[in-house]
Amino acid sequence: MKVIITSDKSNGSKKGFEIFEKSIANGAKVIGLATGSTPVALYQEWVKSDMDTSNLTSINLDEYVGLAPDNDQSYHYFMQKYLFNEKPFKKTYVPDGIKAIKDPEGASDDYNKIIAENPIDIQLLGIGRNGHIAFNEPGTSFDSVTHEVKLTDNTIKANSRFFDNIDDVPKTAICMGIANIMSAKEIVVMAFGDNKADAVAKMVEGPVTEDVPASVLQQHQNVTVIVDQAAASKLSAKYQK
Ligand SMILES: O=P(O)(O)OC[C@H]1O[C@](O)(CO)[C@@H](O)[C@@H]1O
Repeated sequence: MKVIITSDKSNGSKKGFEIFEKSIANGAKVIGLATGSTPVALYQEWVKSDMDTSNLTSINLDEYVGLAPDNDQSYHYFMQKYLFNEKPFKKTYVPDGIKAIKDPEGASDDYNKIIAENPIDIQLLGIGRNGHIAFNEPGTSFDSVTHEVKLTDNTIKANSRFFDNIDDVPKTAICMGIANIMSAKEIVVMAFGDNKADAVAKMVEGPVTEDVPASVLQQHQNVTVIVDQAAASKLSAKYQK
């Protein structure tokens, strides 16, 4: 794992975007994208850039079950708002949260097929405070592919900041599995702030265990971790400047 420590989130997001720019200049065509608060500044860099996205395909990590694309809390809507409205891609994929109400297995199978047909060249990730990646919570099998997940109380609580009321947060989501994420040729993980410091240390230096989903990334050949000083604060001395 390559670890880049930046002074703050803004510089980290610029660095993250540079990696995407380089990878796309080198031929990456299928881009794995993430939601949450972490990638927003990177998407702002992307929107400011003059990059032509019209020949790119995107594949997002997850979607809440029950939220339609025009629901402003859905991840479809998030992606439109922060990136796709300004930078239209050739094709964009986000799991189908409406089909998943009645047929979560069908919605998951559809998505696995999409990923198989469009192998991901470079994947963007955030990390949860408990080491989750996408909605893959501790205990998720490293062999998992796209599946329905029951959100933990902690994740519902953490994500309730985006909703008017905690009761509005969906209880389940359709989420790419760990094996899908690991199939990407290149992975960029970003984490900012001291509330991510424990998870970052476990991801980078802890044992590889399903109890910390992000620790699996130690087994990937091409991962760059971008953190600010606060998120890097629990890494050992060899990572500190
Ligand atoms: O970027 P945030 O908002 O800190 O969220 C961290 C992680 O939690 C999730 O939003 C899921 O709860 C992930 O998609 C994200 O990577």
